[in-house]
Amino acid sequence: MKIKLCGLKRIEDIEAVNEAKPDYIGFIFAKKSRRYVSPETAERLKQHLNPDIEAVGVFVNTDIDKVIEQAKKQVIDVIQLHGEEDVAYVKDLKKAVDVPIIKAISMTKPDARQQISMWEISDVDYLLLDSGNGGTGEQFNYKLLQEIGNLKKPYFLAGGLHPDNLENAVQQLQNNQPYALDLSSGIETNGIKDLDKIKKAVEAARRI
Ligand SMILES: O=C(O)c1ccccc1NCC(=O)[C@H](O)[C@H](O)COP(=O)(O)O
Repeated sequence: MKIKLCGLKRIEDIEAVNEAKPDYIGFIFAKKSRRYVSPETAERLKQHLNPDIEAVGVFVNTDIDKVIEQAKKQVIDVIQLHGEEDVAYVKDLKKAVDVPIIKAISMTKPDARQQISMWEISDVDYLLLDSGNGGTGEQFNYKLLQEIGNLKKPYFLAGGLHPDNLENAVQQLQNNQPYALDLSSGIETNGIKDLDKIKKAVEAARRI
């Protein structure tokens, strides 16, 4: 199974993923996050990233021109929208840049089912189903996802995943398999990305 490792900040994090070889890594461009990286830092980190690994830029209600700029400069290969961006915003992004777009949906909100139905028929390429605010290490209840069954778009499963619970998480979703697994807190120790956990996570995903 494919895997995305999110919230990389340091050159050591890039060296770790170059060794472990996940499919995607994520740069957080949300200033309120403790994992925030400036566009300049992201550009520098991207230069050291193995080109086989795709860099995802994570944005929360960001001015669309700033998102477009990062994509055009090829600092990022994929856009992840993690705020209250609407369908019109995505349409405008699609017109401006030819990169895949992931839309995050909070599965703990009362309108999660409606959000999935809405984004399933939108211009986004992937959904990312997460527990809440992003990067909090909390897993959500998979009951709704099991009830919905097959989604019309491939999705990233996120929220509270770590190397030792990936297999169990995917087993619970046999009627609706994720396209990729997304981890952040679960590959950290004391808030810093941890090479051993990164390697274990990639190995665990590859066994699924
Ligand atoms: O990671 C953050 O700090 C973050 C902040 C604001 C918006 C999104 C954020 N993360 C997005 C991700 O894709 C995380 O990997 C995902 O939420 C899973 O996080 P975790 O539960 O810690 O594994």
